[in-house]
Amino acid sequence: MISLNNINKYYKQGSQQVHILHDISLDIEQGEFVGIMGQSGSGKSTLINIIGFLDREYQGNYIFKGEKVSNYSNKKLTGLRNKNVGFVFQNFKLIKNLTVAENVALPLIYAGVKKKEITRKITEVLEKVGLAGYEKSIPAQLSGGQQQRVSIARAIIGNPTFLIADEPTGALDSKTSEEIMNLFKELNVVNNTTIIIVTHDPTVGQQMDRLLTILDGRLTSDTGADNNEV
Ligand SMILES: Nc1ncnc2c1ncn2[C@@H]1O[C@H](COP(=O)(O)OP(=O)(O)OP(=O)(O)O)[C@@H](O)[C@H]1O
Repeated sequence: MISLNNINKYYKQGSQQVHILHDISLDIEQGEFVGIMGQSGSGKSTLINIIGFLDREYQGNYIFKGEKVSNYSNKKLTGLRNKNVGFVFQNFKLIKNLTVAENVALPLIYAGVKKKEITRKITEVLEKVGLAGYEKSIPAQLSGGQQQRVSIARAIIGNPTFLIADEPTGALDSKTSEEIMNLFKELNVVNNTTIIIVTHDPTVGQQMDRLLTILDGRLTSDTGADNNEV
């Protein structure tokens, strides 16, 4: 489904070009549960920005569902992202003065979905993340774990093809992290949602079916499902 072929990424720092990602090639299939680990500055965010159609300034080929997307315009890439990717962040990124229902509804409002359908979907996804009945709460009334559940509900409400979660347990205690990981596992197993999680936490990493390790912008190991070392 996701196929990266010899991806190289450079950033300009002053007058210098810095080589950040080196020849990254990898495939992720529908339904996979993949972790990405690596030290700070190794290139994880840079890589997921490319996978999640946020960045188009790179060299190499990105084939998504059989279509070459590496030469897409900004506009086409935005359309592709809105339709296919759900994002979950370490600090939840909820809008403080909106209710849970309003936060969760945002992607559908942007997509122009009808109000009745939005209300139905809100109930459905809040149930899925274990927050049925919390429609009218505001984020500040919720615990960190509950806020992360709201952000997961917002990420899945548009039925994305895959989820990208960047350090989703980074702001949570270990018990709450475990609960959030269980929710991701359930979404993966029950709904066959493809999930890509960036993490520093080995406890999270070891729960993934497949684990990619990045070191200095290079993919140094790819273990799990078929236990292939790169
Ligand atoms: N916009 C940018 N301009 C210039 N250099 C950048 C930019 N973004 C990231 N970098 C550099 O690219 C390298 C990789 O950064 P990246 O954020 O991808 O690492 P990371 O593995 O996600 O780190 P962390 O775990 O700390 O989030 C770093 O050396 C960083 O300084």
